[in-house]
Amino acid sequence: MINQFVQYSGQTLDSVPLDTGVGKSSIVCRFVQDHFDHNISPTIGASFLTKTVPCGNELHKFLIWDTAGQERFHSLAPMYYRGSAAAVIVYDITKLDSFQTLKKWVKELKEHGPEDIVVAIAGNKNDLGDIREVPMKEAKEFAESIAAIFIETSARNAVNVEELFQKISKQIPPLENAEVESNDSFKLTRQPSQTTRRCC
Ligand SMILES: Nc1nc2c(ncn2[C@@H]2O[C@H](COP(=O)(O)OP(=O)(O)OP(=O)(O)O)[C@@H](O)[C@H]2O)c(=O)[nH]1
Repeated sequence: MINQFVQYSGQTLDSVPLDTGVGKSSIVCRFVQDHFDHNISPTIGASFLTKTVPCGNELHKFLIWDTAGQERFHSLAPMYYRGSAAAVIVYDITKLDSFQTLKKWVKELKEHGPEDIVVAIAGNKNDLGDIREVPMKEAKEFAESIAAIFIETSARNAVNVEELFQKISKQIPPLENAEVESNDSFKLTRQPSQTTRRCC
């Protein structure tokens, strides 16, 4: 059995501070390839990656859109989250601004995203705890207030990245009508046309 998941990961909205570099692509790279690149380039448009992981007697297939954090790409975001089962919203624990931006994303998803979308909040760069600006307690309480998954991660040190996706897969029901023909196949219901691959 295969479950299909589409993840969306994003930052940056109009009228909020620009927040690229929180580590969205690094989290995806760590998850898909178990690799970390100190000199990773900013995402242009979006990247699409997949990973299938065993989960008990099942195989869970993640279809991941890694979207750009730069403001000029914000208008593309709905193309990705509208067809998604889950959204991973990443902030940088060393940047309070990025946590404020996250709240704007939550608002946008509630207003314009799929009704039943699973929201996961990832506080990345927790290897930099000595320069932390966002207390874990505050972020956790916010996540609880919106019934979101919460976890702190370090893409650099491979901390809690697998766990993040495991938590998500547990919350997404199987796609009963999925058009799955074999363990290697998958189908997206919505595929945005503007895609740029990088990393992984
Ligand atoms: N210390 C530390 N640095 C990280 C971590 N994750 C990412 N970085 C660094 O943060 C920078 C930005 O990482 P990206 O993964 O490109 O961030 P992004 O959110 O995808 O950025 P955009 O593509 O511009 O939206 C890079 O220099 C990474 O090496 C982490 O867990 N710890």
